[in-house]
Amino acid sequence: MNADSLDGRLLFAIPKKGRLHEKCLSILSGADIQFRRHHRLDVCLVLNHNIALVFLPASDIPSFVGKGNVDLGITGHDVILEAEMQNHVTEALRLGFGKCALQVQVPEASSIKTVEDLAGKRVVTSFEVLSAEYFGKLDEKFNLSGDQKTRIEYVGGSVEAACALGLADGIVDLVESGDTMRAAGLHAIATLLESEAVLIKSTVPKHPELAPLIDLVTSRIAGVIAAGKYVVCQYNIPRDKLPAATRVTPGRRAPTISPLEDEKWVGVSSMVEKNKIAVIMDELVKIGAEDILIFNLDNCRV
Ligand SMILES: Nc1ncnc2c1ncn2[C@@H]1O[C@H](COP(=O)(O)OP(=O)(O)OP(=O)(O)O)[C@@H](O)[C@H]1O
Ligand SMILES: O=P(O)(O)OC[C@H]1O[C@H](OP(=O)(O)OP(=O)(O)O)[C@H](O)[C@@H]1O
Repeated sequence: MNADSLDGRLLFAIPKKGRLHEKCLSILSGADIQFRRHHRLDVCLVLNHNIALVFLPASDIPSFVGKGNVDLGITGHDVILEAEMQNHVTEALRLGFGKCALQVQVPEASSIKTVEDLAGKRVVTSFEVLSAEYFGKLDEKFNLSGDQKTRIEYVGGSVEAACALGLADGIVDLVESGDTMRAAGLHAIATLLESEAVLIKSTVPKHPELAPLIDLVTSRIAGVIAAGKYVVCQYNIPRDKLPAATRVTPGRRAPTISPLEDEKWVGVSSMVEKNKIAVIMDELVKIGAEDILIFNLDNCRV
């Protein structure tokens, strides 16, 4: 592929590895963005749209998009802030995966119990900008200057090993399940921010003519995300119980109510959030619903 073949194409950055990679591939597939990636090639043309995919480290995507080198990207909210690109990119969609928190952690056995105790000591992290900002404020609060200031040191990975190796008194790292933190004998004493994967576009687009294609991709991805978040709940309910039941399943706009041959009963169909479905079914049964069916969505536009 030469540079000419990218001319006029919307460039869409996708994390090339790590925690967000697989999910991004399933989103592309759900949005019918078709491509064949050749082994080890980080740029590939989309077969059915005027798009080229660029596979990049998640942490590089905010500045590529922010500077307008690529038009669209998926990355973590955390790395946008770390790259100081929040004023250069627009977070078009929250994607609901890659959820984690950036936390200050210290060894369980340490005498350091609060971030105030940690101020002025050694902190190791891959998030040196956010950590410097956070501890900078604490240093100021305690009037720590010169050598007394908290020392922030960057490492590219395996941050959780830093305390055991004697490199740090505390770390700032991402936590999801907490397994890594606990396995390293650490516990969290403060949260800097919560993060999830987001779809971003540049606030200074180099190709304004591609705006309609950006909107199309955004709307397709929104459909894929919504389809993963909702299920359709269908049930039969005696007419006199309908108001109570539809309070439980109000739907996004309103539930669909259909008459049944037995006119004392109606059928109800409604979108509900997947993670609430067990409780909703319990409540519907209590109210008197029968024949409750739950359908997964392959895709949707809502
Ligand atoms: N444990 C986790 N759970 C959920 N999301 C995470 C987790 N760790 C990281 N993320 C999200 O994924 C993004 C990329 O992190 P990841 O550690 O996969 O990056 P990477 O450095 O590109 O990959 P690798 O760690 O394989 O080198 C983070 O910026 C964050 O938004
Ligand atoms: O709370 P948990 O569910 O255990 O997840 C947290 C871990 O996930 C991330 O690292 P990752 O496994 O992506 O590898 P890395 O250390 O190479 O970045 C993060 O840096 C933590 O180490």
